[in-house]
Amino acid sequence: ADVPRTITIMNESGRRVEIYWISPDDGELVLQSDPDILDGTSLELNSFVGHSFEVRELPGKKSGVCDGEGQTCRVDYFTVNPNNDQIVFVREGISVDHTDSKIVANRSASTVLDTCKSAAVSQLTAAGPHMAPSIFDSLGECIKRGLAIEIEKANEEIAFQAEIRHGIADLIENYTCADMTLNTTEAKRTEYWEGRRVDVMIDRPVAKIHLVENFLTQEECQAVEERAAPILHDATVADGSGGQHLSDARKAKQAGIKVHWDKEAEGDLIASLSRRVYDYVNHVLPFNITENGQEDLMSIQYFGRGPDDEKPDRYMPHCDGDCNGMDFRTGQRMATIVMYCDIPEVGGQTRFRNSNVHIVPKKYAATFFSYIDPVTMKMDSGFTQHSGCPVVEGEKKIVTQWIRLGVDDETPWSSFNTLGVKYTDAENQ
Ligand SMILES: O=C(O)CCC(=O)C(=O)O
Ligand SMILES: [Fe+2]
Repeated sequence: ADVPRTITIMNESGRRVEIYWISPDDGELVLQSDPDILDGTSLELNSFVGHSFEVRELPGKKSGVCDGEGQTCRVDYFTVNPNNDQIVFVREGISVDHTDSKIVANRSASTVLDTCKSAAVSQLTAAGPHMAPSIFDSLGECIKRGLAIEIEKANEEIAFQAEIRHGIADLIENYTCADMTLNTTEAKRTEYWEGRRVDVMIDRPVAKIHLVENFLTQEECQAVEERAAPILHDATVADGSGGQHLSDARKAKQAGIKVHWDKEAEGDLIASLSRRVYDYVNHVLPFNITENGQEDLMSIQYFGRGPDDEKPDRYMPHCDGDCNGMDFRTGQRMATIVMYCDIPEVGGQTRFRNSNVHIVPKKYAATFFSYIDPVTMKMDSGFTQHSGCPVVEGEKKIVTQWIRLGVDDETPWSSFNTLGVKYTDAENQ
């Protein structure tokens, strides 16, 4: 598939230039720059990895000719590579200098290395070879310090960008929830799991978001709803000291559904649904999760009371487990599956505002997300923060499974402190 890249073209040539895309089929040149790129200006080009371009000098307005040999117009070429932050400088003489994130990183590493190396060489010359061991030590220290400064600069920039992005996400939350023309985000990639279509929305080591079609059946939804009906109650929020209280952050009804594993063999609908949940988790994550010690399934139901309702049923932005970018703590949540049984007429989208992933619920589909890097065991830093948008019209009924790592029959989920674990169910403890 075509991998898109945006390329910045900076004209520093002292001449006016134009850019042509070179068609790989017949070499035909297709003009990309209109108007021409004046000296000292730039152009953003939306292209794809592997596409090639020609940079062409334009004749002077007054002279009517180019500056090349025999007044020919000089050209140079570049091809889009897979790296990020590609900048094509058009230098004097129409020679192209193509830089990207890798080249820039290499250059700053080389600068550090060169500085440290020349210091070491002059020390060695002054002090003589018997000092080599200690000079090597200080060379190592010098490189370490230099690279640490570069990494810190990059991290500071990332943190700054994240802060801005989170601010924007917060600001537009209500608009995006209210925008009924906003469709489900387009998938980065589509896969299949046991015959079901899986749209991969975000695929980072530490944060994954999948939309799985036909994850459960109408019969399974009905089985959950029947069990939920007599025990449905107001949802509560963990208060951080082991207690539960009502909160505007989460307005909905819920009921914990225990799975009768002893009936799995005879085809119990809820047990087979729950088994599918763990199968999917194990399909994505390398943890061999079992049902032992896990939280119950949770039926969550939102009721729409029309557009004039000032406190509609909703689930304000939150993370299901830790999302502070820190180390995973044993027994905590690290993945979630939200399964959609009943779809509201208006509202109720699942929104991952920091990832710009918007999901309009689809009957019997499921949103899977994980928030742990299985290699580093670090937690997500906010990409999987999500909300259930206000339900305005109709009913939204979902089944959620929060999945923990490090629980078993002896140390079930309830034996781990609920500090930082939001939105569980007091009735179930
Ligand atoms: O209602 C939704 O779409 C989101 C539900 C949710 O955040 C959860 O169950 O943890
Ligand atoms: Fe959640």
